[in-house]
Amino acid sequence: MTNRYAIQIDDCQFRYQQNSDSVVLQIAHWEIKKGETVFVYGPSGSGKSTLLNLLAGILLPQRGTIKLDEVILNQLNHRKRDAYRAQHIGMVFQRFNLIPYLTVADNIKLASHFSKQGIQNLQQRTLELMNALQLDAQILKRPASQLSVGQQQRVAIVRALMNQPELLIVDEPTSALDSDARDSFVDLLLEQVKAMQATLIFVSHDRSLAQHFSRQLDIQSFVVAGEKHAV
Ligand SMILES: Nc1ncnc2c1ncn2[C@@H]1O[C@H](COP(=O)(O)OP(=O)(O)OP(=O)(O)O)[C@@H](O)[C@H]1O
Repeated sequence: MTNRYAIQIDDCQFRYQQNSDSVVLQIAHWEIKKGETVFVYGPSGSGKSTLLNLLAGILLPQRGTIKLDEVILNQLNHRKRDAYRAQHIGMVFQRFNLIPYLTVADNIKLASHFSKQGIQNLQQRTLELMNALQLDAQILKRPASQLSVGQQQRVAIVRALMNQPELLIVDEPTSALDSDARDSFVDLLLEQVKAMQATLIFVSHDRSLAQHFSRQLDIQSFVVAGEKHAV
């Protein structure tokens, strides 16, 4: 029987320095079903990006398990974790998603470069996704640095979706957009996630976006009682 969960975290503890007393995240149990869309919120410095990096296998917990579908990510070696990430996870960060001097087309091609099989029908898929995210195909030839912030963020989503990831991790991509642009960005993103039956973990400070998602997570429920973070 296939696993119905995209994410299962158990007894997990993370601190940045091995010997430090300061536990950033403590997660007794958290599970997310496949196809859920999760809105993660919490004050600055409360551990949202840390959670995303743990889910991507970029950071490793000192204790516990982070299981994605059938795989315990933190028990894979470095090379296997990198390969797993390239093949199963799409990521969009707050900034620095695109290489500014490369064209949009070349930035998107990078996704296939990191994938094991390469992407079949690269060109067709690029155009379909660009169309779905309301990007004009004309911009494919332009360097990424010449796009608006909103266009760059949508290109970053196109690139993250190229490999048809089961899990999409998105960190505060809308902060530079006005509220109408934010809503339409999130709508377009959610349409694509649904079409691919992917699971989405989306971090934002903007609580007004939360209504679009199937589930919300207050990251402070993962913060050890008594730990204080700057707001
Ligand atoms: N590389 C690091 N080394 C040591 N401590 C770190 C490191 N990165 C983050 N921290 C600390 O871990 C805590 C959680 O940081 P994190 O970046 O996950 O917060 P966040 O909720 O994503 O914040 P923001 O909303 O401002 O992006 C903070 O106290 C931060 O200072």
